[in-house]
Order: sequence, then structure tokens, then C-alpha cells
Amino acid sequence: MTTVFKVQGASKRFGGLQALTDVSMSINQGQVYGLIGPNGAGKTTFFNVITGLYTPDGGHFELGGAPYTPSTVHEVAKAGIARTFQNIRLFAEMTALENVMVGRHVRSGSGLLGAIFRTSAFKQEEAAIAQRAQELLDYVGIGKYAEFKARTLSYGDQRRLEIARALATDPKLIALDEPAAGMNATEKVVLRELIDRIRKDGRTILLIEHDVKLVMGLCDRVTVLDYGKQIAEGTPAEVQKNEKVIEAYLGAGGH
Ligand SMILES: Nc1ncnc2c1ncn2[C@@H]1O[C@H](COP(=O)(O)OP(=O)(O)OP(=O)(O)O)[C@@H](O)[C@H]1O
Repeated sequence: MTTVFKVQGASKRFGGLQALTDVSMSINQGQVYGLIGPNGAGKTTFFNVITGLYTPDGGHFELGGAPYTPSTVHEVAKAGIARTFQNIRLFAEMTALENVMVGRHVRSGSGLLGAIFRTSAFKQEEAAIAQRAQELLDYVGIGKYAEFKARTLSYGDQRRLEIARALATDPKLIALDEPAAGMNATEKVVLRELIDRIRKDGRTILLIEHDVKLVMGLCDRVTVLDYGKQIAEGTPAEVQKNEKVIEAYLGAGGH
């Protein structure tokens, strides 16, 4: 099986707080990999480290079999990691289609001069980008809202739009930060089906999620963090039985 993303010994300290200690994982092509843990465990910090928002204090990273150094957000997208955010970050006044087109521009070639002079190569490329963006909106199930401003979409649909935008960059790894947060039960079922479909289509997904039922039903493997340390790694069945995991979730008053 091909390893898509590999992390060895990722660490991050904020002043006196060790937010991540020596976290390692290996994610294979086509897997959904879950990252769980109680509040403050370091999940978001890990996402921020791998997507270039925080500089790690240590760690070795590989993406698609090559060394990977998370740097600027644009470079991260180009290297092949696309992410969504716990607090949705869309361009609120742009249409759904335009939001996805922005993601696609990471892979476009005609550049700034082409855009300024509106060369025929640029126009052709724009048409292709718009077509691909529409396909992606259809894929995540919100194609009929292509011309709606992002802010007018329902919460669940905005989350799906974020996923469409992430897919538009043709990523090697899609990192989803709490995609089910704030969703009702029906929206969660639809989300689960979508993530399943994305995996079946050969994509690789890293998922932070608080909904343990969703994680256990969906993920191939799971890492559990607690106070920045990796207390368990394995299949959902293995992790669920782990004493340290049970303790972290149920003990210490559920910090
Ligand atoms: N920029 C920062 N500066 C200082 N401390 C930070 C910063 N970001 C996170 N932390 C601290 O690092 C620890 C891990 O936080 P993090 O947000 O990664 O946890 P989390 O597992 O994502 O939590 P939650 O489930 O609540 O989102 C926390 O103690 C948090 O206060």
C-alpha cells in the first residue's frame, strides 16, 4: 500500500506549554484517518503545523513519498494538502462557484499577466476551471446553488462547499477540521456518505472530529491525542478498547 502522508516526531511548544510531543503517523492512499482527543489535546495545533500556520519545533514530514516542509498556505496547497476549518472560512460575498474556482486556481497556469490582459489562453482556462468547479459542486450535492452567495447557504451546505473547494486543488491529502460540527443528524448522515464517496474515489483524508460515533464508523485508523501526547494509534476497534483512551475521555472530569 502506498503511503501518502508520513509524520515522525512532530512537536510544538507555546511558551511553557508543550502542545504536541513527538506525534507520528502514517496514512495510506485511500484511507480515512481520524485524529481525536479531548478539548485542548492538540488536534488543531497538529493541523496548523502540517498546513504551515505554525512552525513546528521538530518533526519530519513526507507527502507523496517526498520530504515535505509546511511553509506558506499557498505552498502547502501546491504541495498537495488542502484543508477545511473548524470555523468555516469561505468568501462570504462570492458565489459558491467562485469559491470553488479560487481553489482550482492553485493548479492553473496562465498567471497574473494572462489574467490582466485576458489572453485567449486565460479565457479558455477560466472556462475549464468554471466547468470543473461546477462538477465539484454537483459531486458534493450543492450544484443547484452554484450562483448563490456563500453566506446564503445553510450551515451544512457551507461545510460541503468548503470540501468542494478543498477538492478543487486536487490534493494528495484532504484535512477536514471538525466537518460535522454544528450539523444536525440528517446532515451528518449526508456528510458521512460524502466522505465515504471521496475515499472510494481514491482520495486520502485526515479528519479531526468530536463525534466519536462518526469517527469510529468512518475511519480506517485513528490516533488519539491527550495533552499533546499520542496515547493510542490503531483501528477504531483497537482504540476503543485502549485503557488510556477510556481514561482520557471518562477520567479527570472530561477536561
Ligand atoms: N497559538 C497558541 N498560543 C498558545 N497556546 C496555544 C495556541 N494554540 C493552541 N494553544 C494551546 O495548545 C493546546 C492545544 O490546543 P488545540 O487547539 O490544538 O487543541 P484541540 O485538541 O484542537 O482542542 P479543541 O478540541 O478544543 O479544538 C491548548 O492548551 C491550547 O490552549
